[in-house]
Amino acid sequence: MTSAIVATGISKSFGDVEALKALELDIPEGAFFVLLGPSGAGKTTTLRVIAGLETPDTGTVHLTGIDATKATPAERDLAMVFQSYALYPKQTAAENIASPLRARKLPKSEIDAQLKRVSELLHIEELLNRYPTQMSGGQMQRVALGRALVRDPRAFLMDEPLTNLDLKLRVEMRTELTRIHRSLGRTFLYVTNDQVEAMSMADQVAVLREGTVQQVGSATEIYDHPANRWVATFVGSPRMNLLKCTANGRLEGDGWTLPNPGFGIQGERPALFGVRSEDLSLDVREESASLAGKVYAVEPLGDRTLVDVEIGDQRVIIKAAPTASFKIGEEVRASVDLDRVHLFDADTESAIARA
Ligand SMILES: Nc1ncnc2c1ncn2[C@@H]1O[C@H](COP(=O)(O)OP(=O)(O)OP(=O)(O)O)[C@@H](O)[C@H]1O
Repeated sequence: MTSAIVATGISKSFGDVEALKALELDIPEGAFFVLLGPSGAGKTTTLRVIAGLETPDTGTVHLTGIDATKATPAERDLAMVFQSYALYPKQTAAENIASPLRARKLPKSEIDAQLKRVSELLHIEELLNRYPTQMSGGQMQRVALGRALVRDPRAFLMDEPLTNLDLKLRVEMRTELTRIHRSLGRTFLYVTNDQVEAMSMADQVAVLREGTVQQVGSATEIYDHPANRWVATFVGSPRMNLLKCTANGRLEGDGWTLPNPGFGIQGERPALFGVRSEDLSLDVREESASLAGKVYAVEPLGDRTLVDVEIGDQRVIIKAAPTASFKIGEEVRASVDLDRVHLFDADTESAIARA
């Protein structure tokens, strides 16, 4: 498959701050590719380097196979959408959207045709004559997107474009964006620190931490097979449970023992046992592998109840049915779905593969 964007060995420092450290990215043509990471991970810097707004200290950027490291932003032919809408206040939605086309001095018929295409795509036909002050945040956001979409660039770079919206609009816009991506067939590089947003829209996610890529994969791959402890606990809510253990033929922790479900261990080594709260169950069937503990806290959340259970000197969170009723201090057993558990090396924190 052709790559739309390849970043190789990108480093970038601002004074003492190393924002990017030998960053590597390979974004396939036509992908909805999400850069996910916490605040300060280097997401915006990565976009700016790719867009040509920032010069990397080392490394190269290739766009559809061509070295663009020294190209100007205009030569790169990428459209950027920012978190702030940055609409011209004295222009209507239609004028805002058409501004890149007017700048290129396209004939009016062409501008009208583009405007029609984009406003249909974004469902904003009825907003075209309104000024920014007459629109909601979500409407302005769509107009700002429209202004990027009329350009038909090589790829779209989007930096947290939904951050200012309320939850309902965000959810709506996620659906819209995936629909638009599909209908345009263009490469989207999308930055967010919101894992739900990343998971719901991306074909591929790159998880970024302190200027380096930790893992690249589909949302499911990253959720089900996190490459290391950091990714495992960054992705997923509640966080993945981690219990210290000694691993060999069995996994032994403080007050618990489970069979080793096939992790490749030579000899005996300290490790971290990881299990997501939905892969533990308080409906224990007799023969299943289980952990014994004591209820520490119960948090009913409407659609589910989170039960916090003390196991030895550590705690785990277990997802239970909304109707579940447990008393604090109650002795419980949690069965473990051994097909879905994880093991991380205690020193390197990398995931240990199954043999
Ligand atoms: N122009 C700059 N001058 C100095 N430091 C900067 C500059 N731009 C970014 N940084 C620093 O580089 C690091 C990465 O910043 P960046 O904005 O890329 O992170 P981010 O992942 O986009 O974060 P956020 O989600 O908060 O926007 C941060 O420590 C930031 O403070």
